Amino acid sequence: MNYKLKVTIPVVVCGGAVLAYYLIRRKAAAMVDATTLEKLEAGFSKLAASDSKSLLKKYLTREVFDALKNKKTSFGSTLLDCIQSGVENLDSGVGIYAPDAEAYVVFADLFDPIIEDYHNGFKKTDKHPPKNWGDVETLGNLDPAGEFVVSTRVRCGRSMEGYPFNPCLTEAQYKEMEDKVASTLSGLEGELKGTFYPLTGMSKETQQQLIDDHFLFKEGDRFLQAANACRFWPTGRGIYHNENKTFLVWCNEEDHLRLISMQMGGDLKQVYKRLVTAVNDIEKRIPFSHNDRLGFLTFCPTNLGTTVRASVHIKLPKLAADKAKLEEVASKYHLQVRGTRGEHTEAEGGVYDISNKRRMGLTEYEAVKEMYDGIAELIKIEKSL
Ligand SMILES: Nc1ncnc2c1ncn2[C@@H]1O[C@H](COP(=O)(O)OP(=O)(O)OP(=O)(O)O)[C@@H](O)[C@H]1O
Ligand SMILES: NC(=[NH2+])NCCC[C@H](N)C(=O)O
Repeated sequence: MNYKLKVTIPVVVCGGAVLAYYLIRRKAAAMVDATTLEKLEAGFSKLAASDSKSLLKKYLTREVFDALKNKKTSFGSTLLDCIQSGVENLDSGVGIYAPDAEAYVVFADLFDPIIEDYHNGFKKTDKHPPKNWGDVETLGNLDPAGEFVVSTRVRCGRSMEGYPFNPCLTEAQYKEMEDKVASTLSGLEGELKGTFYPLTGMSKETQQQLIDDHFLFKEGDRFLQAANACRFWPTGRGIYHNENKTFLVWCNEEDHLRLISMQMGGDLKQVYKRLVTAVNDIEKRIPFSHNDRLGFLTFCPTNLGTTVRASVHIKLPKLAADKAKLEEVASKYHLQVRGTRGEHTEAEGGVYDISNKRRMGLTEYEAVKEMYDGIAELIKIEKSL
């Protein structure tokens, strides 16, 4: 054997072994581990045997399950991370969250039909329109006489570029994000000027008062908990509000940011105008995650696109005498009915939270207008009864 061969063979063999080792490691990193697969199978069986009415159950067929069970995002998120909330909470309406933005692509076979069902036929080939707040001056007061509407609120969600969603965030990232949000918001002026209050260190009484007054998110949401979205709580969570509590920002609850404008009565124009001013300002200071097809990115697929939920707290005693009838009429106008304390709660004192249901495939203005027009119809019906 000549010298060249003698050297080349071990190098090739050794190089091959290194390559093989590297490929096996890559495969292992890309593969879903046995424990996760077992949990996935158990979850699938539990869901299949249940009478859950969730969109997750409706669209997680055996075929879709098998096609997705071995996939992972580059953050290491699996199908289990997406579906565990809906598996644990069989009373979910939707039952699925995206642990990171890439999940919307990797697990598209499941997300796409759910998105289409929830957002009134937004197909996988559809593209969400560009942001358009429209002409805010064209909205009015829904109930100038103050007979029906108790209060009005419009919120949107935003994710900060460069950070994954809750289940993938580290404690250090939570702190960093809270610092960024607090310092950015401290630059707001005029009507929006306010203070950031971290949840860490807030007294239980203050927290409960803010929740009871509908200003702050609740604690211990079982849907979010099961989705692994409440790690390191209360670290990184907090609320900013102006003096009158008409402009509020939630930090790191379900989404990185929730921007909220609200006030008593039915003056939607004023509420919406305030939100638009605030978002336009904050957007210049914090870069937000946006996708060409899905619009603004959020943790829950129900909030993608405009992320806008415009709601009223409203009393419609005649129409609501039959709750099923109220739901039926509301859904005719693409509206969603919730209880007084929000999602998954019951109405107290006849006060319902009624809002636009879909947030994708239409502009911000159209989403708000959907609520405006629908509520005007519901009030008309109530008056006629
Ligand atoms: N029009 C409104 N007037 C006063 N409070 C409202 C109004 N709409 C919603 N709220 C209050 O906002 C709080 C949050 O409600 P909820 O969690 O249902 O909705 P959200 O903040 O839009 O987020 P999500 O849809 O993710 O749950 C609750 O206290 C609820 O009562
Ligand atoms: N806050 C939300 N993302 N709401 C929509 C869905 C909430 C919950 N996961 C369910 O399916 O019922």
